[in-house]
Amino acid sequence: MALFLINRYLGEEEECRDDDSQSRSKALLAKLQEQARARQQQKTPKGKETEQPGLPVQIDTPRGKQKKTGGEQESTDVEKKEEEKYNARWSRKDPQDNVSDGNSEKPLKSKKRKKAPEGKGKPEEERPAEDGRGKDPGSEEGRDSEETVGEMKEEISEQRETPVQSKDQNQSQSCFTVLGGFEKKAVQKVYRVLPHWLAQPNLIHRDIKSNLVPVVDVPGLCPRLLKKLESCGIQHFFPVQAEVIPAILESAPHGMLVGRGGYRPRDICVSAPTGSGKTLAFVIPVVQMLMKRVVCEVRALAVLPTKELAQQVRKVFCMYAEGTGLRVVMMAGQKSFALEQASLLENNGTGSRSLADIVVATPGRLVDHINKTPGFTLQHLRFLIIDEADRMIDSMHQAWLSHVVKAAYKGGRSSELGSLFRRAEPGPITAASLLSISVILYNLLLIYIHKMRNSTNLDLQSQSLLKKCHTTLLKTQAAFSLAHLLNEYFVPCTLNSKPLIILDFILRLKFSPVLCFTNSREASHRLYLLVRLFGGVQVAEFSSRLSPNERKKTLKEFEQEKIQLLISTDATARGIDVSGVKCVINYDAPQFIRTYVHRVGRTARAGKAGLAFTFLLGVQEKRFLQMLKDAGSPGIQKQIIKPEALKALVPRYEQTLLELETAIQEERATKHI
Ligand SMILES: Nc1ncnc2c1ncn2[C@@H]1O[C@H](COP(=O)(O)OP(=O)(O)OP(=O)(O)O)[C@@H](O)[C@H]1O
Repeated sequence: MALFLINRYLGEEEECRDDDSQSRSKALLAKLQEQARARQQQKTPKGKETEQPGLPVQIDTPRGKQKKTGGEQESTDVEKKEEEKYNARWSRKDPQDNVSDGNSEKPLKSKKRKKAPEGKGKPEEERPAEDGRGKDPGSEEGRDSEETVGEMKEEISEQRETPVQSKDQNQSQSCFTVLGGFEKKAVQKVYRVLPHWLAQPNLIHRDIKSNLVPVVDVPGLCPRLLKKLESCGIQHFFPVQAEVIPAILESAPHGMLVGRGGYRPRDICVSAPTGSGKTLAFVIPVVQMLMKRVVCEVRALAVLPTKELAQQVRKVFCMYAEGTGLRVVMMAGQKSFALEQASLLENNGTGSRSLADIVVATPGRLVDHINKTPGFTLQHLRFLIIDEADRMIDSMHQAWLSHVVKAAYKGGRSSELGSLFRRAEPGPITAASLLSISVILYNLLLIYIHKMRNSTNLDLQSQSLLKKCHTTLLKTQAAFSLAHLLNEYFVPCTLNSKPLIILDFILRLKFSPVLCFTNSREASHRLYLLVRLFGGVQVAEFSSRLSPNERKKTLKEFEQEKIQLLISTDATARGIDVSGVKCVINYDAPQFIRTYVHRVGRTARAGKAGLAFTFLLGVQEKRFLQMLKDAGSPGIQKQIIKPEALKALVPRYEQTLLELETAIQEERATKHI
């Protein structure tokens, strides 16, 4: 029978006295043997007895099914003898054992295991009762010992329940694997390492005016577009355009498939201040690279968060695509779904034909067309432009992106590309990947403001979209990407003085046109009614209360400076390009820095100067200023409006408040009719 050894921790004393360890082991073993024997004795009367008259009693013990002949008295005598022999053999007994006798399992469980080197164990001659060696195997004593050891093994393996030990139970002592040697180590700190393109972005200047680049100095532009730019009055490119346009055109001579050095062309991620000319930065190269296409297919897709923004971008695409044969189609829900479908595809009997080269879309409508317009495919897509990317990817609409990526990489008409050209998701260059020409999908991400001021803030979604090693990040060196010529002020005020201050700005200080932001459409409407009732100011509101057509008309009038004060919700804050906004007023303080940056970004655009005022109640001041400070704002100044300056407006204002209540009640009444 194979031997095994269980080394266990026997208390603190054991640790100190190494030479005592073996005797303790013996003592423990003896104790276990004794307990096993006692248990066996207890079990005996409960065993199944088959008593036949005239024959000796046969007792079936539950475990060992050990047969005993003779009466019970005989059996007790034999056991007594055994006990005497046993006591003689194990004369040294640990005093602790006497204590633990009554409850044999407790000490075992509470004792820790002792580490022992592999193969180390007691010499064989020191373990007389462990394996029953040296005894007659047929004798009662030998069998008893064997059984006792067997029981002990069972008991110990039950208590330990370690798979390694139960597996090794039958292995010889030399093969026994001693567990342990695991030292407690302090967990090492994990440092985040940014990919190179994120850690070392290409910096672009924030100051537009002093960093203009003559259009003719930008390499790679075709004469047709140079002419077009001239006719649109653009002689210089803004810094972001001077960087992005050549970066995209880089692969133009190689037909969009190969970038610099034979690598796949790089994705581009741009983080630049509001009004720095990002739209033109992608419109010009996309138009130039697609203008020589032969077959009309959807090759560029620009996705924007709102209809207004989509409309704005479509306008710029149309302007520069004019005369090239490229078709620009908008899918933003401004027309009915069927009309949009008709502008996207034409049925020519044998199948459908694309009518769009460049699609400008909002996410919701785009997904609808991917799923519900038969024949609409993004399989030929070369440019995916995500404007306002931080908002688009963060937003709840983010599922749209997976639809687009799926449609681009697994287009419905996949066979049409043929075996030579295929689209494979970017990955490592392998022999297999070089077998066919991969149709590249360029990702252009336009991300703004503070989100990128610390590159680590670029969210993972954006990072995974931009195929990390093939990306160029262009960002301004400024910590906080606000327009260079923007002057920021905060105005301490009370709830009552807020409308008076606005009226003062327009009527006395002659600020116009002014874009004023509130935090809700109800607040916008109330302020609009108040200013209208006060009189003397050309005022309009801009919120989801208006229909898309009304909003379009309002923006146009504002742009034409027919409106002095436009009161808006955050609907206009993002991306809307209204040239000539001199002043932005945050009537309600913005909750988030991102909102603030986009609101104030409606002024000081395209290298012009602008003013931004934020009205702050006493309780808001600390938090707001801290928010700007945390975001690394270059500095906001305090502008105090003296009560005397507002005094002249007060009587009319009080009268207006009364009129306002009546107007609101009338409005409510007409709503209910
Ligand atoms: N090279 C240029 N020369 C003169 N004006 C330009 C030039 N490029 C862009 N503009 C004008 O600058 C304004 C702002 O441009 P654009 O809307 O593209 O900025 P943006 O960076 O996209 O702003 P936002 O971040 O707010 O969306 C537009 O009115 C545009 O016509």
